[in-house]
Amino acid sequence: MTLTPKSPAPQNRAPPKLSPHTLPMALTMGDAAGIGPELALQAWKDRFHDRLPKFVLYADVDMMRAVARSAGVDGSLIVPVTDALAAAKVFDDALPVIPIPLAEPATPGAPTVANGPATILAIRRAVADVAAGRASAVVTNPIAKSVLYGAGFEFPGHTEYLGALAAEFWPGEPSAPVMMLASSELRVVPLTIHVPLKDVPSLLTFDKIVETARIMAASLKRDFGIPNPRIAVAGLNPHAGEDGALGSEDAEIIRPAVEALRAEGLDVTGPHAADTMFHEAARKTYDAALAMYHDQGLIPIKTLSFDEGVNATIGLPFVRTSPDHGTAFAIAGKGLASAASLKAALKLAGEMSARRSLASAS
Ligand SMILES: NC(=O)C1=CN([C@@H]2O[C@H](COP(=O)(O)OP(=O)(O)OC[C@H]3O[C@@H](n4cnc5c(N)ncnc54)[C@H](O)[C@@H]3O)[C@@H](O)[C@H]2O)C=CC1
Ligand SMILES: NCC(=O)COP(=O)(O)O
Repeated sequence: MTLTPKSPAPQNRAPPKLSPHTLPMALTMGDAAGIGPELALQAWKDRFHDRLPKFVLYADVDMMRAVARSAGVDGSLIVPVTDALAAAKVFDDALPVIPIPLAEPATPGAPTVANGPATILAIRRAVADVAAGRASAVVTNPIAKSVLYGAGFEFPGHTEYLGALAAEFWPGEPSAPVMMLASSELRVVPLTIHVPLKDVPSLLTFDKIVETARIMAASLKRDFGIPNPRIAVAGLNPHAGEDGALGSEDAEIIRPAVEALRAEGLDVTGPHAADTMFHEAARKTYDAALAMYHDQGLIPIKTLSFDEGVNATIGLPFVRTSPDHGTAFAIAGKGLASAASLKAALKLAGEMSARRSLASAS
């Protein structure tokens, strides 16, 4: 079963009344029992100090008022709005919320399957508003995958769900969602994402590597403003296979893909031994790394930049970013969670949107 509560696809994609620079970001609540709601409030509180772009939150209003009160913020500063466009006008004075009612009250740290559909609806509504020109980009708070699977969610995570929403709301436009983790230290793309490690070798193909590296190169130019991006591709096996002695995938799949990409004129190198490609000097030799599996790429960036890492979905017809961390149920509601990664996600979404709108205007 695919949980896609139906709201109509936008009928009218007339140009928005406000320029993309003044449209709010569409920020989802994530799992209501996780740290997303308190991070959204914290980001709003710090909006001027941290020069954050305006955003509208897709969340349960009563839940947000409870979160506000427990943080010592007047609940009346949580203001329901029916339209994301109206949100930009109230953002300076109050936190605008597009109401997404929960099925039951949320308890921090105790997620429920019953609230799964609201978590999913928040994502869908945010994407629909970007498609309708009412918001400039989607920024998501963390979801607990296992909770949503229990609610019938059929996608491994946001990345794949956003790909399906892109196909629905931008029919006919190219869409191939690719996960990129980005910080000032490192940008890295995991080729395979939420799959068991034992399945990784069979999922590595020449075509997947070539397609993913092309999407990376295009995004590094379009979204990050790097005219001639350099991409370093990791090997799969220790020492990138040690000339075949430690595995065949590096020589038989990854190297031919790198050679094909280079023949296209892209600045792609590899396969590199993964254990030595993330140290400081090595990182200076490329603009983004392509890792073969989730932890190969996410361990280095979360170790280097847990506080400011951002997860961006590239290859979509719209901008989406997210903090690099998860729901952190153990600390939810305790006032311990850092909003730094969410703030970085809001800022990066603003920069990516600005670059895209500049490129489409020229
Ligand atoms: N974009 C998304 O929706 C993501 C969702 N997840 C989900 O989150 C759930 C929990 O995953 P975990 O592996 O436990 O990762 P996690 O990131 O939620 O927690 C890992 C550790 O970091 C701490 N932590 C996380 N965010 C923090 C913050 N903002 N400030 C201070 N400390 C923080 C936690 O307390 C915990 O000790 C899983 O269900 C997973 O699917 C995980 C990563 C991304
Ligand atoms: N480990 C990264 C992660 O879980 C984020 O996935 P997604 O929900 O953004 O697809």
